[in-house]
Amino acid sequence: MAAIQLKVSSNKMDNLMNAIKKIEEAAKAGANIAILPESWNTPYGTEYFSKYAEEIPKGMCSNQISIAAKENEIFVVAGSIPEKCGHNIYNTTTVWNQDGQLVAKYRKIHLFDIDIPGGITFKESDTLSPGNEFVTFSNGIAKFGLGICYDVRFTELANIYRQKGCSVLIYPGSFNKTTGPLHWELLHRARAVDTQSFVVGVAPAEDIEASYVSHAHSLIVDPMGIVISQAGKEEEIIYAKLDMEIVKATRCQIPVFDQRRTELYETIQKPS
Ligand SMILES: O=C(O)CCC(=O)C(=O)O
Repeated sequence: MAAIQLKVSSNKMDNLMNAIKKIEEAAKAGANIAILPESWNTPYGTEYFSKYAEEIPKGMCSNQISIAAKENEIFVVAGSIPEKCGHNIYNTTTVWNQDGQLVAKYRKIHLFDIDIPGGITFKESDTLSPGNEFVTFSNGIAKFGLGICYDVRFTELANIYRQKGCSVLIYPGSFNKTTGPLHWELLHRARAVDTQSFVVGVAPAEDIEASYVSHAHSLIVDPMGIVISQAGKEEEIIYAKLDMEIVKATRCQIPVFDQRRTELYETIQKPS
């Protein structure tokens, strides 16, 4: 697996060409699946989303990524781009198989609306609409669950994917300089330990000139919570071989999923 920490500029065509070049590089290095970051065709920011939005799969980015997947015979999880659909814009991930077919489309469920005075204020819901569906896909080796960035904070979503039989959770994301240093690695490791799955976070490279500066540090975490591969701040591809036996062994050795006392949780949650 290759996680592509892409350098994102304000030029959509440059971003697309760069993504295609990196997908080719990942395939040549032997990866069977390549993952792009959140917001890879546009700088991240509510002021950009509508300008860079495209219909899926009609738009140029979908078209070109589909060709890249097919030509390089590689699964591509195409990070996220703003998706235009009627009057709405979504933050959307697409997944393309080795034949260039669209096999999954996930719209970010939990929009990034936070306000940390002196830190960061962001309101995706000013311009984006939330998705309402959990989305999984399989590549013949494992089942994958999809989320985007802020979604990684919600343990419910990750647990639902575990329940659905996923062994790998993928979160294209772009944390910032306030929450990134504190929470980026912690949250991905937490979801890995919660669900006993591989967890992958893929971010744009740091660009200190951008209006929103990505924390970067894309990472791949194993089901025990060990960070098995991590990028720095620059553009970089990180690789890891995901051994599904580790998922099996972790779930067998620490069988928390079977030990849940759901009858108690349900009783406690019920209003009296
Ligand atoms: O949760 C965070 O701190 C950052 C989330 C974010 O940047 C996003 O959802 O795009």
